[in-house]
Amino acid sequence: MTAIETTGLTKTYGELTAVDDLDLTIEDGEVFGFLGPNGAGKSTTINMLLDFARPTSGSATVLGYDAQDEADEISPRVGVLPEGFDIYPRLSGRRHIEFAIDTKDATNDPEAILERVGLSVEDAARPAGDYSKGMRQRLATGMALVGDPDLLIMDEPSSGLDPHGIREMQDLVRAEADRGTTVFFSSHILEHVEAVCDRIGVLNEGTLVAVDTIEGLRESLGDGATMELTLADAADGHLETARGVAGITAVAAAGQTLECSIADPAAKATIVTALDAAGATIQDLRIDDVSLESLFTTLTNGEGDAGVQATDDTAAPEAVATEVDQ
Ligand SMILES: Nc1ncnc2c1ncn2[C@@H]1O[C@H](COP(=O)(O)OP(=O)(O)OP(=O)(O)O)[C@@H](O)[C@H]1O
Repeated sequence: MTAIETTGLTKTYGELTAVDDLDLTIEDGEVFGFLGPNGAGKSTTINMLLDFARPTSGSATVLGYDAQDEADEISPRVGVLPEGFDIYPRLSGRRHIEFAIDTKDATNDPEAILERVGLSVEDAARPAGDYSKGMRQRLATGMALVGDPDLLIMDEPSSGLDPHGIREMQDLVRAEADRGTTVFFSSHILEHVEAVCDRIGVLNEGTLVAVDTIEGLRESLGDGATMELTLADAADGHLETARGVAGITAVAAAGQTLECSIADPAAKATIVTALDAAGATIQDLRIDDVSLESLFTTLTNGEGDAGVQATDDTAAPEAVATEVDQ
């Protein structure tokens, strides 16, 4: 079964096309990264999947149910971590989890959920209004996990988390995936997507510009890693050997240096073995992988720059779950 399938999904706001003719298929059990710069249409897409916003045209199914006509079947099976989640300041963290358990008619143990998201018993007893941004994010994640959803939709899940919290979040996503949960992970922070996702889709100005694995994207852009090998003797004597290695697309020799463009990651080891067998002595080697940032910038015509961040931003909350536009 496909976890999410959209067909020609489109949403316009007046003159603006927020999501344009989106065809996307996400298989059961995948961790799918939905990547795009600010304003690309990620939240709008999520809102349509959850029936918080109605498409202008096109359709979507979630867990096999029509996102508009069968939304009541979808909501108990989906856990949502909205961007800019609103807490109830006077309620304790634990009460939030209990509230989610009651609302979903679930049977989870609140302690177990709190432990999974790294909130201690003491913290869980405090009013959530006193929580740091990262703690609120953990709490929101805990609420999303209530009911052991088949699909977890996370909108900018690492927002507000410190590097340690981000690693924990990534571990949590992997643990959910190991349980068989499909994870739809929306982010404009590239490193976070790369670290956990099986495949990514890149959205730019409402249009899906690429869907692939990160490796696949690197290859399809024809711009894989480069490898620079420093040899003990003149490099041009080893040009032919290097050119004969499968997965190497171009080789240049300058002095003692061979510079190879690598399309297949396996070629990195093969060329070392091949040169060694041909009698070359390798003194040094350097590999430069194409950064995901440069891929993202290529795919989004440079607009990715605004969203390329090594750290989280503090964009104004958009309260996906509370936005109603039908
Ligand atoms: N309710 C609305 N009314 C009018 N325009 C909207 C509405 N919701 C979203 N938009 C516009 O649609 C476009 C896509 O917005 P969306 O929030 O889906 O982007 P996003 O990719 O989630 O961005 P971010 O990473 O900043 O959260 C933006 O230009 C936004 O201003």
